[in-house]
Formats: sequence, structure tokens, C-alpha cells
Amino acid sequence: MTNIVEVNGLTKSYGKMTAVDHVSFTIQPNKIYGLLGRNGAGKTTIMQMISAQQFATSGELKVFGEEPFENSRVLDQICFIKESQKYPDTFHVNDVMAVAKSLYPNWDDAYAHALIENFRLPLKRKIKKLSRGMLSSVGIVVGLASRAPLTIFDEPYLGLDAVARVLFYDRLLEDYAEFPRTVILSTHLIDEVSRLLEHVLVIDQGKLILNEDADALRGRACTVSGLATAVDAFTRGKEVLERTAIGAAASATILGTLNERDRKDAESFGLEFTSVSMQQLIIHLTRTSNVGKGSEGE
Ligand SMILES: Nc1ncnc2c1ncn2[C@@H]1O[C@H](COP(=O)(O)OP(=O)(O)OP(=O)(O)O)[C@@H](O)[C@H]1O
Repeated sequence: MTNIVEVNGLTKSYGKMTAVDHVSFTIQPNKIYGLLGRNGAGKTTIMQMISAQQFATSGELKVFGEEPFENSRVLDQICFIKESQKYPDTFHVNDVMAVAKSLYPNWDDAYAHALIENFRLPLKRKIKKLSRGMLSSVGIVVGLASRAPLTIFDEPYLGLDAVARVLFYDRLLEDYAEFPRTVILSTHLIDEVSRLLEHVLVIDQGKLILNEDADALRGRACTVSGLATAVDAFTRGKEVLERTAIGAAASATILGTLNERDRKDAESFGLEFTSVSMQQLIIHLTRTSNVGKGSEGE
């Protein structure tokens, strides 16, 4: 199958402010992507352009091989769940479900109702009387039950408690295994979602600074710990992201893959390795990125 999304030099400016700056990447079918980055990085703007809710200032954008604007062949295949979705004042939860059913060709009503029970949503309650977390759950139910070939979740869980967030991750993984589709998940809770992600795109100040397979990313750094003197000897000349020490013990997070010789050295120093969290690595990359010279990915 061809790429689900292809963007090339995509740029969005608001007056003098460039929100998305010459971004190029592709989204492949049947993968879960994380679109990550700090506040104001440009994530929502990118997702809005993909789903034809914003015009690009320049650059190329193809979704399902076509221009998305006013193109029902494309738009029928996209479900975009955003943090601050507005509903008509008179709507109850079941009205939202009825509208979603009419909008999404792959909608599964039985699945939607199972999710409504899982998330303990009161079907007959007015949307405006729902708590903030319940409102997020409504979006999650719609996003999952839409089974849209391209499902985009933009920070879908404002106010959602930890139990409901885990429920979302578990249901997403289960349903995705049964009905593969392409999912873009934008979030700040990187460690929470890292187990879901197959590919990671990191945006910083409008630029794409990382476009990498999640497993490769996980292997890009590690933490060594042991006696402080041994840690320091081992890490000399290596790029250290962070070093902490308690008494005579220390641990240091180093960037880069270790070769066989490094591993033998570490062993002889009595050091232990642990993997680094995706969040830690991304925080480092966005802290140190020189976006003016940033990579434009593939
Ligand atoms: N309609 C608009 N007019 C002017 N500037 C805008 C508009 N929409 C977004 N921006 C600006 O574009 C930049 C990118 O915003 P965007 O919402 O895409 O970021 P984000 O990565 O989704 O942030 P967050 O994680 O905080 O939601 C920000 O500086 C924002 O202020």
C-alpha cells in the first residue's frame, strides 16, 4: 500500500510567525505514530492540515494519495479527535454517538457501546454536564469506534484519570491488533504511550527534529550505573546526557550505541546498564536541538 500521508516542505505561517516550517515526512499504513513536541511546537497545526482544517501556506500534502481539501474520498477515511471538541448545547452522549455513526463508514456500534460501558459514560446525560475527563472519554470512544483508516488523537485525555488512560491504551492496542489502521497520537505523556508507538516524529519550533522508528530510538541511549569513579572513567569522552550521584555510587545516561569493546569495558568496571525512557531521550533532544539546522526527516 502507498503512504497514508506524504508531506514535503509543508509550511504554515500566521503573519510573521511560522508555526510549521518546511516539514517533510511520510506516514505509512497500519502503524501507530507518536507526534511529540513541546507546547506550541506545531503539532496541532500539522494535524489540522492533514485533516484539511487548515490550509498550508506552502509545501505539498497528500493524504491517501490525494489533496485532502473538500475531498470526501480522503476525509471519509479520517477521524480527528481533538482536546477541545465543541458539541451543540443540546447534545447528549447518545447524540454524539448517533452523529459519529453517520459520519464514519467503519463505525462499529456494538464496540462503541462496549466502550461507553468501559468508560462508564452516562448515555443520556447532556454533554455540557459531563466532567472534563468524561468529555475526553467521549472523544476516545468516537476515535476508537470510528475505526477510521487514519485516526488522529490530539492530546485526547485532558482530565482523564490514570485508570481511564490505561483503559484507552489497552483498548487501542487490542482493537488495532484486530483492525489494523494508522493512528497518530499527539501527547505530552511520552512515557505512558511509548509502549504503543511504532514510530516517533518530534517537532520543535515548527521543525521536524526527529523521525525515527521507536525501537531504534529506544536503543539510542542507555544509563550506566555503579561506583562513581568507574562511571566517570567509562563515560570519559562519551556524550553524557545526565549524571546523578548518591554517595560513592553514580549513574550516567549516555547517548549513542555501545560497541562490543564498550560493553567489555563496562563489565570490567563492574557497571550495570539500563535502558533510557523515550521521554528522557526526547526531552534531551528538544532541549539541545538547534532547530535552525534541524533535519527535515526522510
Ligand atoms: N490561529 C492561529 N493564529 C496565530 N498563531 C497560531 C494559530 N494557531 C496556532 N498558532 C501558533 O502556532 C504555533 C504552533 O501551535 P500548535 O497549536 O500547532 O502547537 P502544538 O504543538 O499543538 O502545541 P500544544 O502541545 O501546546 O497543543 C504556536 O506558537 C501557536 O501560538
